[in-house]
Amino acid sequence: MSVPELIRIVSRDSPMALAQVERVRAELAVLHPGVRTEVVPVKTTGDKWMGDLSQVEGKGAFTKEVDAALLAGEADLAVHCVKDIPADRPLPAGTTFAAFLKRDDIRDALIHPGGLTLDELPAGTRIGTSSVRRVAQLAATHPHLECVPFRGNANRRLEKLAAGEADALLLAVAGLERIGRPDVISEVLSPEVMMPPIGAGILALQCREGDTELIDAISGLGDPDTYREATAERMFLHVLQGHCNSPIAGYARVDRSGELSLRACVFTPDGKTRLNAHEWAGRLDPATLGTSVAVALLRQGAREIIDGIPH
Ligand SMILES: NCc1[nH]cc(CCC(=O)O)c1CC(=O)O
Repeated sequence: MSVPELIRIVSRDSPMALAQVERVRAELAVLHPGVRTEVVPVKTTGDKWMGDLSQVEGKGAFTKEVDAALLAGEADLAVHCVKDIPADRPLPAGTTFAAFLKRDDIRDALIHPGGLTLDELPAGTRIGTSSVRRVAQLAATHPHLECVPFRGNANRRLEKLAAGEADALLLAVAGLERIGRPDVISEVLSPEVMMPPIGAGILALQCREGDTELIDAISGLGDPDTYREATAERMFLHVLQGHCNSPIAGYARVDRSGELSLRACVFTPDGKTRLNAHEWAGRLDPATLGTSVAVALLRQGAREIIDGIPH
């Protein structure tokens, strides 16, 4: 197999995103010793705009500029958190997923400077999060806690926490591990307590469709189980046509026997209504499982909940 002499890797320029690129470079070096790689850092709208993301085209806010660099030929390979890639629309024309890396931890973590757990936090504790998914679930299970809008990359949020702008944070375990800060975690929340977002913990490698030499060269970085989980989850979100303000959560899992399942929820923003669905693929392919779970939630009224939220 021929390998491109140089692979330019484009990504957001946050510390977490650049740490993700270093993981890709390290895995590429093992797969193809001697391959030359360069980093093309870009600042995205989501990195620049600290207001409500629904005012700047939602989740595409973390991917648009990265995709543009790929399509303009300024880079050859884009690294995205699948969680940040809009699923209510196809990938930008002319690009494709070349691989999904082995999935990291999908759970959220509580960061409390005093080391308290979620259940130990006193009434009125200010939780810094702008995630409608996190706010809706906390409203349902811990209504005595107060969510305060909080934006910025993980490092910036930790700085703002230290500056007293909130009393605690919710952040992804995967993100904290990538920036080398698992030390700040006071509790890892089980998916039963805090259902993760679609695509949690998954890194996607995206290329130009015609770049077959590169696609072949990096396909070996892909993890088959993560591909099945990502495919089921993204189809689920696509069928629901969720958006950045949709309180949607869920995760697919390939168990030890190779069986694929998908568990998902849709909440009202106040957390008072929660629709649930959990199905196994059996002989179905991952995309069909994702579709089936989305239809199960639509039958329970998910459309009215999602469409009732401005975006
Ligand atoms: N744009 C925020 C973002 N995108 C992906 C992750 C976490 C890592 C992942 O799920 O891959 C995070 C940080 C967070 O939610 O705490």
